Amino acid sequence: MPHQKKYKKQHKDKKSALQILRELTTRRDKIILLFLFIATIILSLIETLGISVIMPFITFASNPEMIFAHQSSAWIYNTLGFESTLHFMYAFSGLLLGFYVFRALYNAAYSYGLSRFAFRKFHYFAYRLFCKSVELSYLDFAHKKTDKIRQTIVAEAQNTSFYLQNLLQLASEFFTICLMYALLLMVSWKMTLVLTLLLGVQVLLILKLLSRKIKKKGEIDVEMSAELNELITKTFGNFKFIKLKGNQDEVYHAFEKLSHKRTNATIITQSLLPLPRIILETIGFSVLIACVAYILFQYQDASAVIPIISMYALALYRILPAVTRILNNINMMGYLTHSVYSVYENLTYHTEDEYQEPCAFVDSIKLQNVDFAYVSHKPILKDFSLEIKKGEKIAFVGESGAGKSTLVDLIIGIYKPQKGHLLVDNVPITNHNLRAWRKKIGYIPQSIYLFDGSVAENVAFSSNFDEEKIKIACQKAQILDFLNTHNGIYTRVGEGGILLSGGQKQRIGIARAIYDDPEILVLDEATSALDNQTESDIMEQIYDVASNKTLLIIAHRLSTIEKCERKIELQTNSNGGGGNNENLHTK
Ligand SMILES: Nc1ncnc2c1ncn2[C@@H]1O[C@H](COP(=O)(O)OP(=O)(O)OP(=O)(O)O)[C@@H](O)[C@H]1O
Repeated sequence: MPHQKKYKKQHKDKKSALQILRELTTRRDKIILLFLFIATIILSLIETLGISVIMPFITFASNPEMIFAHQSSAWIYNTLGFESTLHFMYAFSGLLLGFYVFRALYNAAYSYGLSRFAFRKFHYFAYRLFCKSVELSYLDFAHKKTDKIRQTIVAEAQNTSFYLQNLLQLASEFFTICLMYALLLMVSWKMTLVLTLLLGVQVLLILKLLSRKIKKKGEIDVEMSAELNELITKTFGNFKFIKLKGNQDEVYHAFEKLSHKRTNATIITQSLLPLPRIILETIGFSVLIACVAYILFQYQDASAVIPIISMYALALYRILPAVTRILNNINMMGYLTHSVYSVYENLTYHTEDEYQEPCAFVDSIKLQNVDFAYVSHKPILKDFSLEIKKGEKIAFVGESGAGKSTLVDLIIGIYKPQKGHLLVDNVPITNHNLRAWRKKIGYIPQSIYLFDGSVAENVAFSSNFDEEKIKIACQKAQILDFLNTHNGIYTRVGEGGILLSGGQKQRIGIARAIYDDPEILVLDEATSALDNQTESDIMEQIYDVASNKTLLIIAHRLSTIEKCERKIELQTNSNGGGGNNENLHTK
């Protein structure tokens, strides 16, 4: 959230939600919006016509002579040469039926068009947000909350499309009001002026008093939803721990507090949303009644002004709901503004493009005078150089926090040197060949995240896999025998690998890393969860698998790395970070 606030401080003054939407919509979207707007105008006309033709129909049906009393109906009667008023009424009925069928079809098509546009935009925003999140550098990703990312992709992208929907509805209502106003102005401009003043003052007051509050509640809603998501992830991620600690009450309380705050915001918004209608109707009709009462009191006879007043009552009856809906749209848009900013902020977050240029590795990997720090005044590596020959087996050792993982992450292209270079066969690794470089690496981390699916899907990290290759990888990782006592490579692992032991999970992680037969194998404390015997068996296999590969191992247990040709020791410096050239020991 602080990030969000910072963004708003920096950008809110510069760009309105509408300007942001203009940027987020493509040229094609704008053309569709124009068509939808025209369709909206036609809809307003059809709706107005739909209401106004009922009156003459009933009048003519109850009193056919009225057909001749009206100039237009008399003209139609004569021009089309009807033989009797009954024939005229048959034709009128048929026409009216046809019109109402057309109206229904138009309405259905219109709402399909509107939904299609809004939800296609939702799909587009969600998809782009998802891609953008995957494009984040690991450093940026590590500083973001995944629950917030999830909420933006799922909920805020949808809110942004709702914002667009509200905008279109607002345009439609605005047009309806314009039609009504044109009619009223033709009847009496003085009365229309009075009505406009009355309505205008009320609308301004409502917007000033209510809209700001609703907007604020929208912000609370988004904020609380993100925090609730975070709490749910935290709780279920630490399920065992919470049971053991017995602090369920604390979790219940935290949930209750957040949910309560969100619910309160929703209750207030939902109660405030219909308020403009109630206020407008009450004041509008009170003024009308007061006018009639005043005229009666003043002149004892209101018959002269009654027709005009009735006309205004009818107009109020039609205009007020439209004004109310406009106010609702404006308030709803205020409520959703926060999401528009959030979507924009995430979509325009700087990420670097990566390309598919190839990368050859036949000779060596070099780190050349590299600097790297997470926090500027605490360097992890300073002027650091290292050369790794192809096929070398290297161990990285040192105290916890010395920077072993950071160093390996720099070598495998997860982080970029802030100064200096990563060279492969003396060719610098840049955004152009980074992808090809990373593809050469099989990585086994400290903790393996398994998703709820089969072992095969987890090993291949996809639902398209080569069964034979999976079996070979599982065999090499010494997990195949265990799997064969269950459902083979189709054994389910459960969410996060909950159905497996720590050691079994780790072995699936190893199988995953060697599945694509990578040129470089990286183990970051990969066997720390295994018992000594299994670890030694697996390491035996790994050295075997890696006999023609480059092997980089981070390990605390010396037995794990005894077969490495080189050991690089990183020492913690006074800044908390590790190795520079002075305290780097190659043994
Ligand atoms: N994303 C990050 N942002 C900020 N600081 C970080 C980040 N990742 C690691 N650090 C810090 O950098 C230092 C080096 O961390 P690193 O994980 O490289 O150490 P390590 O030697 O691999 O430790 P261990 O053996 O415990 O895994 C630590 O002080 C750590 O707190």
